[in-house]
Amino acid sequence: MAAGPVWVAAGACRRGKSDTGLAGMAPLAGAGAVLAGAAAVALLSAALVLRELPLDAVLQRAFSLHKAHSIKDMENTLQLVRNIIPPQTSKKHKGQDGRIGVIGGCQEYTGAPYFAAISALKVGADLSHVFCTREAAPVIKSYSPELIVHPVLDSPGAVHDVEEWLPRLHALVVGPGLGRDDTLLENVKGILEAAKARDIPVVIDADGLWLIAQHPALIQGYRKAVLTPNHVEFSRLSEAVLREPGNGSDREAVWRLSQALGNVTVVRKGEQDVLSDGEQVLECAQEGSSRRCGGQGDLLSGALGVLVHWALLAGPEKTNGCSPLLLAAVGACSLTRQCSHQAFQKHGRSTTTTDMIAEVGPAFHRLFEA
Ligand SMILES: NC(=O)C1=CN([C@@H]2O[C@H](COP(=O)(O)OP(=O)(O)OC[C@H]3O[C@@H](n4cnc5c(N)ncnc54)[C@H](O)[C@@H]3O)[C@@H](O)[C@H]2O)[C@@H](O)CC1
Ligand SMILES: Nc1ncnc2c1ncn2[C@@H]1O[C@H](COP(=O)(O)OP(=O)(O)OP(=O)(O)O)[C@@H](O)[C@H]1O
Ligand SMILES: [Mg+2]
Repeated sequence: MAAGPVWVAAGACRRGKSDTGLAGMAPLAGAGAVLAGAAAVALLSAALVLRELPLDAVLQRAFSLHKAHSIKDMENTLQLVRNIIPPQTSKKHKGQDGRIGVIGGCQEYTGAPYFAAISALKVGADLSHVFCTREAAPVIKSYSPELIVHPVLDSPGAVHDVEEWLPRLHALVVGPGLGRDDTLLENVKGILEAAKARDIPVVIDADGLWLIAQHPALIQGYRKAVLTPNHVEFSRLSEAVLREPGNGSDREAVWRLSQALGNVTVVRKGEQDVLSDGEQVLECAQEGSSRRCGGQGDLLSGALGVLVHWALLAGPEKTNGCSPLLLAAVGACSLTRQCSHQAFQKHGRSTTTTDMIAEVGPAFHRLFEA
């Protein structure tokens, strides 16, 4: 079995170690950035640390060093996520900042694909498509003219119909509101194969994860896949892949699942989000809210679709050697929790995901642009 996980401070993504044995990071530029970083630290808190040590030693060391390094690491995390955000210029054409496809939407669930698709647009994608069932399409279309909705997911030629669009898409978000109908799941299998054949990054969430739990080989070793399980979905995946219940709150469990899937990136959502690519383990403890309404994971998956595209586009010089998918996931997790935090401050117990989506712009600015 491979050596234990490398526990990486959220801001210390680079592989390799500084003299303290902690992964180092590119210093911030200038006082302004330090101030911004300090302000951002108030927003971002993440756990840290790491090097190649036995797990218990790493954990023990992490918490002893936590205070000393966390501020620096936080600043670096923020800077890394900022690095991957494409500048807005008059030189770009429509679509260049992202064309995202959401695969999901059925009779029971029409909100989830809407939440994911509109969140992608709100984060900064130029075009957002939803590929859903025929009967879900008019419902989702009625939610927003911003979305391009294709009523094809239950058609006889569903795979072909979606495949025709793949050359024009930068990333797929598979699963929000998909449901568990066998025919739909069979179609999604074909869509995933077609996406992999074109090296398109895929975020897999919700009932897409139900499919993966049945057929892990679908994404085995596909390092452009990110899974975003909640507590229940994590247990299902862990049971299916590792034959163990998978204590979702155990960071090693996330690392082990990622390893077992061939370094697919795993984001286990929860009180703290735990993220791993099978080599590094990151944690996002960005302050969110105590509101647990449905749809927040859909917001995360849509945001993640855009950030994955941007991170891959940015290249290693911008990501400082950190896994682009891990970095995108830190950004999406932080953003989702910040939206929840801001919306809860305004709406309290009555907060809905719609309220959170309204906060994407201000939260994004606060975290990544201020
Ligand atoms: N408005 C909508 O259209 C929504 C549709 N959704 C879709 O609904 C489908 C099923 O998603 P679910 O998340 O309900 O299904 P899951 O199978 O993931 O969860 C089943 C149930 O487990 C429970 N659960 C969740 N987190 C838990 C935790 N931390 N500890 C203990 N129990 C927990 C919840 O009651 C949940 O309904 C997905 O396709 C999803 O995208 C959801 O995203 C919510 C919003
Ligand atoms: N106990 C918690 N405290 C704070 N934030 C949490 C907690 N549990 C989950 N979150 C956050 O809520 C968001 C959604 O996580 P959740 O586990 O609800 O996903 P989900 O069940 O897939 O949501 P959805 O209803 O969209 O399917 C994530 O940003 C996650 O970090
Ligand atoms: Mg979900």
